[in-house]
Amino acid sequence: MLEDLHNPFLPLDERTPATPLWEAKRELAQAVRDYTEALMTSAATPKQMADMSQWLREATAQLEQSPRIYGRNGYTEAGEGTFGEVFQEVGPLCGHSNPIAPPLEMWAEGDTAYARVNMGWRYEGPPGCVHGGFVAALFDEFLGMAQFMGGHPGMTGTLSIKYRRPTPLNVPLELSAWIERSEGRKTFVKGKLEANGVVTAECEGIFIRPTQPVTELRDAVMKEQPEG
Ligand SMILES: CCCCC/C=C\C/C=C\C/C=C\C/C=C\CCCC(=O)SCCNC(=O)CCNC(=O)[C@H](O)C(C)(C)COP(=O)(O)OP(=O)(O)OC[C@H]1O[C@@H](n2cnc3c(N)ncnc32)[C@H](O)[C@@H]1OP(=O)(O)O
Repeated sequence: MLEDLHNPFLPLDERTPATPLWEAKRELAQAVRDYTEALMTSAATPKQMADMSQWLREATAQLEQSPRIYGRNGYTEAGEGTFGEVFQEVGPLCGHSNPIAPPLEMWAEGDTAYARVNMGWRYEGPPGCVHGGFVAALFDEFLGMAQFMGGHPGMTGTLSIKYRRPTPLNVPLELSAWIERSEGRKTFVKGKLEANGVVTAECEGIFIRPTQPVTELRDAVMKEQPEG
C-alpha cells in the first residue's frame, strides 16, 4: 500500500516521468510556469497583453478539445502510473507536471527529510517576501512527506507555524524535517525553513492516519455530503 502511495525519498535524478504523457506535460508545465512568472513582472503594452490573451485562449481551447483525465484516481485508472508516480506529477506543491507547483523537491538522508525550492514573484506576500499561506503550504506538503519515514502516514490534523523572519523570494530555500514521535494513529513531525542560512519559519505538524485507505478518501467524503 505504502509503495503504491508514493516513495518520496527516491533520489531526485530517478524521478523520471512514468509515461510519455508526463514527459510532455512536464515540459508544458514548465513553459506555463515561465509564462506566469514573466507575466508577473511584465510591463508590456495593453495591446501586447490583449494579443497574448487571445493567443492563450486559443491554446487553452486546444487542450480542452483533447482527451481528458480527471484527478489522481483517473490517471492511475488510465494506466498513467501508480498512485505515487502520479502524485509526483500532479501534487500542487511538488508536482513536476502541475504549473501551480513551484516545484518543491524533496528527499531523505537517514532520519531527516530535506527539500529545496525557489519561490518567484508569483508567491509574493510582504514586499519581496513569500506569502505566509504559501509557507504553510510548503510545510504541509513537506512534513506530509517526512511523516512517511515513520511508516504510518496520515492526513494533516494540525499544522502550527512560527514565522520568525520574512522569507525572501527568488533565493534557494532549504527545508528539513524529522519525526518527533508517534502515538497510536498520530505522527508528530517538526520542520524548519531556512534562507541564506537563517531560519525564517518553524513548523510542528500532527498527522493522523485515517481508518480507511487513502485511495477511498474521496468516496468517503462524497458520501458525507448532504443530498442535492
Ligand atoms: C495513508 C494516508 C496518506 C494521507 C495523505 C493524503 C493524500 C496524499 C497521499 C499520498 C501523497 C503523498 C504524500 C502526502 C503529501 C502531502 C500531504 C498533504 C496532507 C494534506 O494536506 S491532508 C488535507 C488536510 N487535512 C484534512 O483534510 C484532514 C481532515 N480531517 C480528517 O479527515 C479527520 O479529522 C482526521 C482523519 C484528521 C481525524 O479524524 P479521525 O476520525 O480519524 O480522528 P479521531 O477523532 O478518531 O481521533 C484520533 C486521534 O487523533 C486526534 N485528533 C483528531 N483530530 C485531530 C486534529 N485535527 N489535530 C490533532 N489531533 C487530532 C484525536 O484527539 C485522537 O487522539 P487520541 O487517540 O490520543 O485520543
